[in-house]
Amino acid sequence: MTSTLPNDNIRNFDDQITNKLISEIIRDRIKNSGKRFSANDNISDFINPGELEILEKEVASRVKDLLKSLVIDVENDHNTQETAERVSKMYLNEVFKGRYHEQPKVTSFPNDKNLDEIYTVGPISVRSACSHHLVPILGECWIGIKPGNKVIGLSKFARVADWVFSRPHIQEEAVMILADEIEKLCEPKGLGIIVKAQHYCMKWRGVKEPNTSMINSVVRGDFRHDLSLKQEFFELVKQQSATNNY
Ligand SMILES: Nc1nc2c(ncn2[C@@H]2O[C@H](COP(=O)(O)OP(=O)(O)OP(=O)(O)O)[C@@H](O)[C@H]2O)c(=O)[nH]1
Repeated sequence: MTSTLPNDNIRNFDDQITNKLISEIIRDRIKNSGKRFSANDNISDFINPGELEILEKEVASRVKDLLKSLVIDVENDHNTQETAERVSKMYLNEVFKGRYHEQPKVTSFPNDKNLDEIYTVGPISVRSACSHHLVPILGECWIGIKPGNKVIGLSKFARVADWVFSRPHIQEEAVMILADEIEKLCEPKGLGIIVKAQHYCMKWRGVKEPNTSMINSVVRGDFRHDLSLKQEFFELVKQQSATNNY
């Protein structure tokens, strides 16, 4: 598709040669490498320095078109004059930052004392959006670890969870993706994750159920094979949910 957008800023140097939008250039790179670019995939490896700013302008232009199609007077309505730019910035750098930005830096340390007791971290805030309607999924998650040879700082579980959840998701897949990332980072002997969240596509619209939540979990390694360890994980999380403040 040739660019029909009014703002030349949304093109970069490559685009001047190929006459492609920056989103098309990025999409082509991903396709050429045979990778996926589903809503819950991170595509930061395919975005060069400076291109996110150009993409932000392209998305803003599209959001402006959406507002116009919704017959909102973006020229004269003082409340919506910069809405397109705000929404674009919010998607790319805030609520969906886990698609466009690299994983936060996580340092791992050797498990020098060979700790092999399990520990749990939580509640960690879950802020996501459903892939179907792009409305919020809000909740909490708990992570349980039986360490292997590596440990990571406690805060890093929250940072990685925030990065993973900040994408459009379905909850079932979000939990699996978070488990994959944590396994890569600290190679635990056992891993458990529980997520409890409310879906605004069920709360704000659709069936409009105000209090329904979804709880799901994933258990891997020793947590999967050893029933008593799995029970200990669920028991620790139950205690953690009951005692939030000290
Ligand atoms: N399994 C699962 N379903 C989800 C999740 N988030 C949202 N949904 C549901 O996915 C469905 C979206 O697909 P459709 O049924 O085609 O959407 P819809 O016709 O707008 O459905 P309604 O919400 O019933 O109005 C809805 O039922 C949502 O409640 C999730 O994380 N997991």
